[in-house]
Amino acid sequence: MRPIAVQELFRLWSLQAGPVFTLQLGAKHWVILNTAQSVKDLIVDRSTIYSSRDLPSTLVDDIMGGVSKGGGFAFYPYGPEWRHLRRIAHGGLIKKKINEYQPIFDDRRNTLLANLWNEQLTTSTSTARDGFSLTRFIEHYTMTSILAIAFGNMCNFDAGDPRLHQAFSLTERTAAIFGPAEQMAEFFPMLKYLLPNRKQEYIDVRNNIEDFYGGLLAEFKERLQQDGDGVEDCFIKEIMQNGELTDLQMMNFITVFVGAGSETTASTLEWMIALLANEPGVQDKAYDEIQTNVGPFRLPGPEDESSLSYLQCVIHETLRLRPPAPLSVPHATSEDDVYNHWRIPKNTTVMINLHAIHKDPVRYPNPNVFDPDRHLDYVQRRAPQQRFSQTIDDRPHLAFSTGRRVCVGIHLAERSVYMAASALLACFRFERQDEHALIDVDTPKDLRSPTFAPSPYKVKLVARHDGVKDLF
Ligand code: HEM
Repeated sequence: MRPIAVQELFRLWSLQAGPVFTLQLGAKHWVILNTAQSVKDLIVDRSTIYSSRDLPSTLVDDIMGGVSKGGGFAFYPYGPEWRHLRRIAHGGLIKKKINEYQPIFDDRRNTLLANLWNEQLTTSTSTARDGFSLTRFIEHYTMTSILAIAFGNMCNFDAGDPRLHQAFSLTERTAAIFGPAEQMAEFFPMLKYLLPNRKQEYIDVRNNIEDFYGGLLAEFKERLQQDGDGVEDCFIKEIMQNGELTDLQMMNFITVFVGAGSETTASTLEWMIALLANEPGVQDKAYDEIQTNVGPFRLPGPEDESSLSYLQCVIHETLRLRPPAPLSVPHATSEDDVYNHWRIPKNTTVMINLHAIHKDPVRYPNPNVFDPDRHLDYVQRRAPQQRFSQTIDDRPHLAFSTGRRVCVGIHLAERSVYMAASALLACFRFERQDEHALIDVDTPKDLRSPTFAPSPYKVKLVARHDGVKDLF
């Protein structure tokens, strides 16, 4: 039997047990929400009760410094510490700020294109013939964009720099802690004594966070002390000048900020290219739209987004079909509650099965088909009026979740994905290694991981026209 991801298992169970079901896992009580209606009823309409977290203490205390002293707010329960840190994150991620960051996206996007150009079109014939993996180039784009927003222009990493890859894998290793293996020990506390002791792995993650993010912060602080006015404006400068966070808080905060933003955005782009390489017709339609509305002599910018409806649909459809966090981040109840006659006690873990919601055939007919056109009505008619709405029926998908814990980086993520996607499609056609074999878009890189990235794949890049190299 083929192993399946836990979100798909939950979806299949929901078809038998009903849209909301509970799991009693040893000492832990889980409720799984598999429909948009139940998410609206609980996560949105009863958000004061359903917006907490109850995650393993390894993550909250050992790695993220503890609720009262640390800064890893994504994993903290609902309360004043979370609210304080979330407010600071929100301040750096509101729409107005994203426009201020635009020069960073322009620069990072050009570097991404130049790196791909060099890899495919000016290196060995075998690269041109066999194609190559985009992973390290896309990771470089997402990670260095966010690092530049946080630290200004001091973080100069080449694509493939092992330190960048290490920082990327830190996010995966941190996320794995709320994946199945660690949670089992939480379900059955006895197992903590019986299972192999993973303490060394956590100490290692903690040390790596201190080396990478702690090192960047120390370097930044030194620059600020030496020449405060000479250091360009950036998010960390603002936080330091406001003096609201301790060094420990800042280190955890930036780990969460960069980690949450880089891996999710990178896997969205990787899924998108894989899906488009499998659907050349969709890819050509997106390219034609760019040619018609932007032309061949410049790259699309944010001002073109509203005229690139089909591209917006491609991005929405990628996030619907392959949400990077298919079970969101587990919520928890902060009080006892009753829903449809069921008692849901305080400290129940509440899983939002975004994957199941995105596969609902009533909301999305033929849900397994990659069909960007299904979002056209939203993009052309509804979105302009509902730009800032986060409610469920106003959004084409729930990949960013909803309610009080909705992804705080949503505007940054949307801009980052749009900038890369529009540029990549304006410059290149992405072709499969073997035109007779589809890229595997069904098997994720790691079935056990709470994040959802594609298995490694290679594609060939073909320049769309002779003037491509002059665009970046
Ligand atoms: C395509 C890209 C992204 C996707 C799909 C995504 C998705 C999500 C999801 C599903 C959650 C959990 C929400 C919940 O608990 O219900 C979340 C939380 C979060 N995201 Fe994102 N995210 C993305 C990009 C970003 C970016 C760019 C940043 C910031 C730079 C970011 C920062 C965060 C933070 C800090 C949280 C925790 C919020 C909290 O607990 O209050 N994310 N995101």
